[in-house]
Amino acid sequence: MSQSILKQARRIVIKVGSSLVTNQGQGLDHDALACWAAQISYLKEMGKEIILVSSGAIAEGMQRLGWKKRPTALYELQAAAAIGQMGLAQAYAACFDRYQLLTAQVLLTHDDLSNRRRYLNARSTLTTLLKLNIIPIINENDTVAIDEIRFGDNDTLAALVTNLTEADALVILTDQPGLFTSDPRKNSDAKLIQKANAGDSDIVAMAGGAGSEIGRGGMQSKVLAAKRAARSGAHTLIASGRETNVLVRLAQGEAIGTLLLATLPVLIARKQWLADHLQIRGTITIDSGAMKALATEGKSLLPIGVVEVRGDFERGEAVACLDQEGNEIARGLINYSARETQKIMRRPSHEIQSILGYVDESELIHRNNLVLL
Ligand SMILES: Nc1ncnc2c1ncn2[C@@H]1O[C@H](COP(=O)(O)OP(=O)(O)O)[C@@H](O)[C@H]1O
Ligand SMILES: N[C@@H](CCC(=O)OP(=O)(O)O)C(=O)O
Repeated sequence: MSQSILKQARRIVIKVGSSLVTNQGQGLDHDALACWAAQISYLKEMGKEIILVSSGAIAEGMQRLGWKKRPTALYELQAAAAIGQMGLAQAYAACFDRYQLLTAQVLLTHDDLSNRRRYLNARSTLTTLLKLNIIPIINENDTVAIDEIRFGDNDTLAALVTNLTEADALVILTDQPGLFTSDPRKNSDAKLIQKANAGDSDIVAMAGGAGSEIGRGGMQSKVLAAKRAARSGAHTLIASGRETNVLVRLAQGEAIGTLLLATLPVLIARKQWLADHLQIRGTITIDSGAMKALATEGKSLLPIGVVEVRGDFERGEAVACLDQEGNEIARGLINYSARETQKIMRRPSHEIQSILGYVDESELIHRNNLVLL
């Protein structure tokens, strides 16, 4: 079963770390980028949806500026990232163009994923890109990120994107063959862990910080990323990005690197994770048809089934869904504000455009964003 995880996964987040992308800190390793693009195009042909999280902006910026040493001042790192991100995006666009694949640049901060409204916006942008067969290439938005809103390492960012897009698997490519019993740079007896549960406390203890000047989080942030990814049901694979054809071989079912398994069943994990995030901002009362659609048919909530709206919520906030006797039957993240919901309730979704002048989503609450009580 464990070998087939990537084979079965439909939506995969792939993270390539600084130490790989940047050729020992000497600007971008264009050959490596070309190799991953070739492998990803193969995965796309297998019918998989791929989101790439790539580091490398700061190293490429330093190369363009002729800086030999990584600066320590945040504003200099930010300037280098702004310069380097241009090169990173261009390099990927050129590599994927060989396979007639379009790429999109998505830069995110912590704030974007902790704010409900922006969270939903990021989610719908990414899912739309995937529907359009585009490869989103994500990095931290270093230009605006200050200490409190930085991810700091892209492993954390990749895990949050895995949660956000409800991906089936997270693949972290790095400069080591996987997670070892201790840092192999410091201990030649260290052994590769082939499989563990993502939540195991033992593996956190084995993982150390970055062993090089270039990487940020080290194995510690990768193991924590696996734990985070598991919260929405995704398994994590940590492997070497230098291993020949690593992504293709993994997708064909070969066991390479370290597999960190999510132990809860996907649906339960996703709903629990969603429930953790909910802080109720209002209520909506739904009719018996909508009740049936939600409770017995597993469908999304449409505006036509809503009979009353209370509270002052914004798009992306959590609301409670009540039956007509006032019993709470579900909670979910709503796609329209209270004011908008007042206007579109009891109306079919195809009328949303003419009522509001725009359509964010045809569902009021998507079933993936809904927890039945
Ligand atoms: N238990 C461990 N197993 C493997 N690598 C480890 C371990 N503990 C620390 N490391 C270090 O983590 C490094 C990878 O992390 P990092 O440099 O941040 O890579 P990336 O840039 O790919 O995110 C390795 O080069 C290694 O020195
Ligand atoms: N956003 C930064 C990368 C952050 C970082 O170093 O992450 P990591 O690859 O996890 O060590 C950049 O593009 O340079």
